[in-house]
Amino acid sequence: MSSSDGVIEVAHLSKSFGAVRAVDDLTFQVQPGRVTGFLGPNGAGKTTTLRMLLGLVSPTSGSATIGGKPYHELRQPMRTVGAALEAASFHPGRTALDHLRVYAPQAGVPDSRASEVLDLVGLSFAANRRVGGFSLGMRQRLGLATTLLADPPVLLLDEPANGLDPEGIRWLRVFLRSLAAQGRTVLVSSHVLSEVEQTVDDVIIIARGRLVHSSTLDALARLALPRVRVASPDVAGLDALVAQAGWEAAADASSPGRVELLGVDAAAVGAAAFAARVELSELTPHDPGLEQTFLSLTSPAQDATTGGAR
Ligand SMILES: Nc1ncnc2c1ncn2[C@@H]1O[C@H](COP(=O)(O)OP(=O)(O)OP(=O)(O)O)[C@@H](O)[C@H]1O
Repeated sequence: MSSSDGVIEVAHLSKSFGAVRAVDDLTFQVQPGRVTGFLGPNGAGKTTTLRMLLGLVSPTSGSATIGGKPYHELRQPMRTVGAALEAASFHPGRTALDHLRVYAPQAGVPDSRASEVLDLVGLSFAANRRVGGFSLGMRQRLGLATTLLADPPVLLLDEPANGLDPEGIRWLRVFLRSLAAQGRTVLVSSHVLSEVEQTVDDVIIIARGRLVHSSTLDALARLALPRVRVASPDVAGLDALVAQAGWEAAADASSPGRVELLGVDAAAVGAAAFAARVELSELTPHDPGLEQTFLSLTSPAQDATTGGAR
């Protein structure tokens, strides 16, 4: 395997459906060995992007490749990428095992692989039950089992946590992390950050078809740290205070006599300023939290691309 084999690359990808620009000049990369969250509100363009990666929808412009190739040029597609799109439909009269056996020849694997993958997703107990009677969570697991038939290095999962109960979500988290730990590329879409926040290493956030943020989860979490905005007429005094206390200032929000401090408590700043006899003209705490940060990144008011830090 070459190092680019599991890399997903989307470059200047756009798709219009009539007047609707579903995906708009989208560029990002997804790396192997990591779980990447593909996030955005309803209608942001996540499913359309995944469908373009899978060759189910043709781009208006730009490219979407897996291991350097568009889907239709992959020599063994099912051995390269496993995909579970949201609207996975199963023949209701088939048992779980039969469903997988139908796909086994396409995946180029023996029938015996069907029970192996059912076991992997914890669905062996329902192997001989008809899919028509499955809960949404059981369907999700069966969809996941289908993606794993040919043991592909790349997985594209559209809203895999949808319909899972808290125990199921916990199970999914451990399972996806183990797939990434085996060196696979795992791309998971969701419209809620909190659903995947404990699962993902990296985040790609889109809104209205455009990229609004791409970074590690840690870098996103830093944007969400509590902040205190501090201003003083005593510019030198404020600088000395910040330096002496060792507080970290947000690089993007500082100007002479004005600073935004990361991860500190407003009361502690007030006390230190008082002790150092530095007059303050502003002391405003702000604690956005991760979910709020996500919401403000994807809100219509916010259209600038941020991040890119790794
Ligand atoms: N086949 C289609 N024909 C017309 N419009 C479409 C089609 N597919 C998607 N769209 C539109 O493109 C936009 C993006 O839709 P998409 O399903 O990709 O978003 P999404 O991020 O996956 O949303 P959700 O979280 O609701 O699944 C929406 O405005 C949608 O109505």
